[in-house]
Amino acid sequence: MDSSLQMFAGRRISPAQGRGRASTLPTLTTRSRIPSPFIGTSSKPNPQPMALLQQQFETTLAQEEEEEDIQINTSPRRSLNAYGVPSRHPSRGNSYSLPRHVAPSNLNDKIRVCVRKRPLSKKELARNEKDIANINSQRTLQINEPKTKVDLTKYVEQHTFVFDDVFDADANNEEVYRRTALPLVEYIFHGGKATCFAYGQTGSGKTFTMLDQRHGLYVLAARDIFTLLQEQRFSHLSAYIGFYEIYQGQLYDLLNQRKKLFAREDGKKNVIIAGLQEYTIDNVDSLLQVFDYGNTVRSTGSTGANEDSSRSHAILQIVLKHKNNRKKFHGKLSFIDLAGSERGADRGDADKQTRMEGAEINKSLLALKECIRALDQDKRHTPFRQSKLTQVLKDSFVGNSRTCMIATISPNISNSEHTLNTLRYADRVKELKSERDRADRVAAGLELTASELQGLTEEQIQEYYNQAQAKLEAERYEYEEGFEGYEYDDEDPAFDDEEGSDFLEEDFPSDEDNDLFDEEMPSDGIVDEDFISDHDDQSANNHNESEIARNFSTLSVNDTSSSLISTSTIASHSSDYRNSSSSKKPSYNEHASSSSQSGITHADIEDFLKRHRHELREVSEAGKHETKLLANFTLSMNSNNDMGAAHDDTVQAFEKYLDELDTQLEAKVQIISELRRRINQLWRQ
Ligand SMILES: Nc1ncnc2c1ncn2[C@@H]1O[C@H](COP(=O)(O)OP(=O)(O)OP(=O)(O)O)[C@@H](O)[C@H]1O
Repeated sequence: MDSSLQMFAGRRISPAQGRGRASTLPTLTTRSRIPSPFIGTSSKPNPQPMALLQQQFETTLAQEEEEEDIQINTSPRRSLNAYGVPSRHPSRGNSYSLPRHVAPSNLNDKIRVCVRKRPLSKKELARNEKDIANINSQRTLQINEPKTKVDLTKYVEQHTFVFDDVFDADANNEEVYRRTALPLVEYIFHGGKATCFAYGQTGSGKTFTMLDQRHGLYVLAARDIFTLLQEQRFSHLSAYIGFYEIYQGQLYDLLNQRKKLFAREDGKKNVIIAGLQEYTIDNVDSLLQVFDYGNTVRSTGSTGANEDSSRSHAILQIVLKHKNNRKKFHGKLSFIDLAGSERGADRGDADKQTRMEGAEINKSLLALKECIRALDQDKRHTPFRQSKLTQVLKDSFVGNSRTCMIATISPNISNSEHTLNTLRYADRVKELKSERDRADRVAAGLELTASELQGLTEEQIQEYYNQAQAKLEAERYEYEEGFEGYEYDDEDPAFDDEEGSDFLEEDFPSDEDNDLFDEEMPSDGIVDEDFISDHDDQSANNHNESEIARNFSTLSVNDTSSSLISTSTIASHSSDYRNSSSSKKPSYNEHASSSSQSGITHADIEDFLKRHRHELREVSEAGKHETKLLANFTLSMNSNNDMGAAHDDTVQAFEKYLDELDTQLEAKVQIISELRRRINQLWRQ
């Protein structure tokens, strides 16, 4: 690694040096060489380092009772969601404690998940609101959620989380920057693409962290980028700044009068924001001017629809390009101020427009999570096309890329539900990140065996893993050192017609699509708990209907939790059904005669029919998407219709078409497989 960049690299190797402990760590030698800088992660799960630590420390519960008359709930059970359904991960919502000291995380991880707590606001202080978020260490925090039992006894449920970094209310943006965006700055000079985004409810500090006009992370990053660009070795590069927003699935240029933009992918898989006005900037003052201008446009958009900035995602991108060839792209850093993560309904907005905005935001945030998770698991299919947000960020997630997520939280009691939702979202992202890290170590022969783990303290284990990660990272750098930059085809004639042949536009082409949000369930195969609860709020009069939707959604949530259902799961469901049907599927008469003993009630049948009706609607929505997909592709074929070999862009479009088709089919198969599972269950009753 370049020594002059080392100053930016932060602390890589373990902090245990100098603590005077005799080292009993296994020697850190690679048992087999890593085949490529980005290693597959298909290995079988072993005990996770963090899970192991959790187990070790389960017994060292440190209860901090805030009020004498409040009982602490310490029963080690899974927490329940709003519907009384246990959360999917026992590590969340638990009441056992985690270590107060966890060794610092690796700043060079491919995906980092950090949390930042803001201070109580003046209003909250005036209302005498309690701070329920305790930062226990550099990496752990605990939320003390006030609860009331049925008998009105009050108690506190403790939720403990571990992240790569946790920043307390008194941490300033410089501190946050050093452990979040700074490693990304270093990385883009090595030719990588990086994304730093803030996620959290409205008012939790996303903009303050990311896009504050004086000391937001983008300003601090730009300062370092401009300093590095003045060095001789980077004199061939310039920084190009673009600023745009995603509102209701459309891109608008904030530096060019909210001109509508289109996201495209060139032949080399770079995402091009066609028409985006980019400014060559080499100092922070100019950047601030440009950014101020963009912000004004954002808050007073000509459509008048976007008065509330938190209803859109704002993206500031800094692209390093070669001075003598603007098409030669070196690295890209995107800062994203995501729209507020809470539901539209919670803001007291009930009109259709606001609900659609909320649904769109939910959809994009879910898609973002799904993509990060799919990437972490090296899934064959990454669902980038499920939202405009993930479409435009696609090239920041694949290949040589890094991502840092900063979950921002409000510390006051009245926001505890949102805070927990934010932390659970972040936890899901992080959970898979640690699986990936472990898989990388396994592939490199650096994972500790069970016998090696025995007798080590948690600090020693963490120290070993930090060193292992640093070693892996060093190997990745070796690979990237010779990087010359990418050439990208922003003038590809295939994309000349801005409005016409934009294949990425299919997801949000018309109002018709937005109407899909009025349906009971999202039609894209993703089930959004918030979305469902929104709906449930509305259909409170029809208890049965919402109950059924809820039950169905719970099932679907479980199925989709680790991304789209895998073919092997589907196959096993199908064969389950076939086996059971061929071996001993009772005849109608048999069934009728035994129905009194079968346990099937009238309510079961009604329940089944309602769910089936719902599933049919879902399948038919997927069918509509398919039809539109086919029509779009056919149109694009007609404009390129010679009889010889297909043009590259046609083949590329065809591949995209297949990719999207695959997504729709997977959604349908998932629904059908669930239906079959229930039929099977009924036969067995
Ligand atoms: N870490 C912090 N320290 C001090 N003040 C903060 C901090 N974080 C946020 N604030 C203040 O809290 C308020 C809300 O923050 P901010 O506007 O960044 O929230 P947001 O999450 O971006 O909201 P929205 O989604 O509505 O845009 C602002 O007044 C901001 O200055």
